[in-house]
Amino acid sequence: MRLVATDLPEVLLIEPKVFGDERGFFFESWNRNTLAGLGLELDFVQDNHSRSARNVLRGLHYQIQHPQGKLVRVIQGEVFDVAVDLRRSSPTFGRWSGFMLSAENKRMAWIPPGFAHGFCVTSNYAEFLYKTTDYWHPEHERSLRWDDPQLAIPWPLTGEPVLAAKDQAGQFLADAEVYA
Ligand SMILES: Cc1cn([C@H]2C[C@H](O)[C@@H](COP(=O)(O)OP(=O)(O)O[C@H]3O[C@H](C)C(=O)[C@H](O)[C@H]3O)O2)c(=O)[nH]c1=O
Repeated sequence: MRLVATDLPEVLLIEPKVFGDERGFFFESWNRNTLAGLGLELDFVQDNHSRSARNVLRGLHYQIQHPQGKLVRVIQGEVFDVAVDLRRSSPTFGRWSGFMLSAENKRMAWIPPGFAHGFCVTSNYAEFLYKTTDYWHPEHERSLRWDDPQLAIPWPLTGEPVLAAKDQAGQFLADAEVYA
């Protein structure tokens, strides 16, 4: 596994070592010791799996209590994945980083607690897997507006985004509850 920096110091891309042969490929998508050896001591309590069609945009989500760290990857299709720093004390507060994750590039992203997370689908369909460091607490879930002009995220959509009601009613950063 190799770490790749993003525009936000704590948000990291992880490139697994892929073993290919005449049968196909194999790679370890998570190994606690390997990542700890790279400085990422991670323990997860939940595994999630979602499937979305093109232009579906899920996010930008975070839990104001029980913030979740997320190790995310795509096993079918492609997404533009985004993390937004919501830690008011951080020098990168309010900044975002975006990257393409796909079944083809096999890249994973580590998004620490303290960040909002979302993605839009840039293939016909995408299957999205992610591990979280804390449990889902719907009562603490918040949604940051995907189209907040203060963030100005250039989502690579080919049409209107397909959004859940909660994401149509997301909060602007200026009004959102954020972390200390
Ligand atoms: C997140 C979650 C949801 N659910 C149930 C609740 C709903 O009945 C259904 C769909 O949930 P939701 O619309 O919140 O799913 P997403 O919009 O994909 O939410 C996720 O989207 C972005 C990308 C994230 O990073 C978060 O992990 C998460 O908020 O699954 C559960 O049972 N457990 C869970 O952990």
